[in-house]
Amino acid sequence: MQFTKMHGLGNDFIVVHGEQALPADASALAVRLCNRFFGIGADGLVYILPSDRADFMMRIMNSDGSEAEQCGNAIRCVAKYVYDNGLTDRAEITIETLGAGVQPVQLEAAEGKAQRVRVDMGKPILNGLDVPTAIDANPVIDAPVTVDGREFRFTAVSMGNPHAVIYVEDAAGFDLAKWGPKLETHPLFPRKINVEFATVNSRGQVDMRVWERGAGPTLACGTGACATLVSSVLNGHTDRQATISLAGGDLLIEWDEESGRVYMTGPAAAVYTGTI
Ligand SMILES: N[C@H](CCC[C@H](N)C(=O)O)C(=O)O
Repeated sequence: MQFTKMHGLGNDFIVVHGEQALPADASALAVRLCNRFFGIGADGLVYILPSDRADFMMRIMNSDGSEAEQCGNAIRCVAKYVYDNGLTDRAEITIETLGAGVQPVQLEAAEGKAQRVRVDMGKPILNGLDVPTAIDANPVIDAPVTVDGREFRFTAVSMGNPHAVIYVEDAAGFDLAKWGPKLETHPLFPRKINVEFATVNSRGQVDMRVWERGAGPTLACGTGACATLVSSVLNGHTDRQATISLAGGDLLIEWDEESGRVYMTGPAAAVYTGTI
């Protein structure tokens, strides 16, 4: 099997193109290939497939074998892959995902290689039961969740995949390993959840660290950055456009007031190609 190792701000993926549909063993393959000691090593396994609604279809398996509805860093990698490998000659394409439907994507290219990618991530889903959470409210803002006797307050946002955004004093120093897994699997979240820990530094900049559903601590999370911006607007912390600073780097996120759609702009990189 041919693959390309790619990443968006260090959130890394094994990208496979050429299948006509998701292989039946994609989940088991993701677990085996994403293993950082016995496999290639990655946060996820990404398939580029045909679509009858868009130029391409993206499906993504987390490293634990679960399929995610959407992935911001991966969709930028897919856009870069199809442009750099000549599968399209257009700088404006569409990519379909399970969680957000047909997504317009704009590529900024230089010397035939895509450098930065701007993605229409669609409209956030804010109704608690649709994120999903077990809370019947719309939106779910500053809601309590307690794990091991410690209460956190979260805002729930779906970008096609579920997120809980929690504001803390020092996101960069937060103990993700201690609290992330417990929150990810809390009974309040029927399909588990991605957990973002955020520190607002200004109305235009937020530090964020993430414990991802099905992947654990990653260096960046595109949908998580979108959820953090939406949550920060809902909580009155930031303007509708802000830089979300992750361990792996910065993403520019905008929640357009007129359309209600969220736009994410950031880099994508290819590291090597291989055969396994
Ligand atoms: N672990 C996530 C999928 C990957 C999302 C993240 N890597 C991104 O860039 O959006 C989930 O199960 O919803």
